[in-house]
Amino acid sequence: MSDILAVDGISKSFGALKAIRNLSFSLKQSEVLGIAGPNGSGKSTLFNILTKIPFGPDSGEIRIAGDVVTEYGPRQIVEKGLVRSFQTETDFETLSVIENVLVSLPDRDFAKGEAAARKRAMEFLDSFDLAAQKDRPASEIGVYDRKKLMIATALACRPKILLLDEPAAGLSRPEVAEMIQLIRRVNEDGLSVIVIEHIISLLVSVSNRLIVLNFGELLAEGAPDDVISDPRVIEAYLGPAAANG
Ligand SMILES: Nc1ncnc2c1ncn2[C@@H]1O[C@H](COP(=O)(O)OP(=O)(O)OP(=O)(O)O)[C@@H](O)[C@H]1O
Repeated sequence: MSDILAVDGISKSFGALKAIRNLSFSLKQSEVLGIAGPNGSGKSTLFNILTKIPFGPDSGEIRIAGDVVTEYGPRQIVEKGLVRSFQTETDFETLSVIENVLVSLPDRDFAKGEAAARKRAMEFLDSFDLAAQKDRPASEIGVYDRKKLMIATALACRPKILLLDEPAAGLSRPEVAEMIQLIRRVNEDGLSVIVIEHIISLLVSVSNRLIVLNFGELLAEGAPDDVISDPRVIEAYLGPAAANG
């Protein structure tokens, strides 16, 4: 399988803090790549760098489907097919649920008029069981529904690569189980996915491969079961005593 995304030796500093250090990894077409790592290890910074919101890397190279996109701006990155969801709800609170999807649809969906675009938006809402709430302000729907709305709006951009930043944060246990099914479903049609998550059971359930960051560096990479039992990973999360015990 070919690489849809290749990250080659990227670094990012904030003053003296090296948030990402010489990081390289790749994402294959149709793959789900999980990213774990303790708080502050650089996971969200990595997504910021990839989407260029609000900054790119200080050094290193990023390629999407073989094309170098390191100097691209945020809009060009979306046009290239890389779209993210955020850790906290970042839908437009005052807009209705359907309006949130409408503002994410590409211009081509409006070529046949507003009615056709609304029909398209409803298809996205239907597939996430949000159709019944289409006219409610986004701020008034439940936490899990807002997470689903964020993913629906990301998919409305028709990505080739979907970045999910802690999609299960704040969800109940049954909702986490549903989110696992939902991630599997969006990947079924061949969409490549990178998911950051602290809930390791979710990462193990959905990921083909797992990487762990620590202090901005790649600490471990491989099959999820192997990575979570790696003593270096256990030490990074729980300290040296846990790794030795
Ligand atoms: N815009 C910024 N300015 C200064 N420092 C930043 C900025 N963004 C992130 N950092 C710092 O970079 C480091 C990595 O942060 P980041 O948010 O990427 O970690 P994370 O792995 O996503 O953490 P968490 O799991 O808590 O979300 C942290 O020390 C953080 O304080």
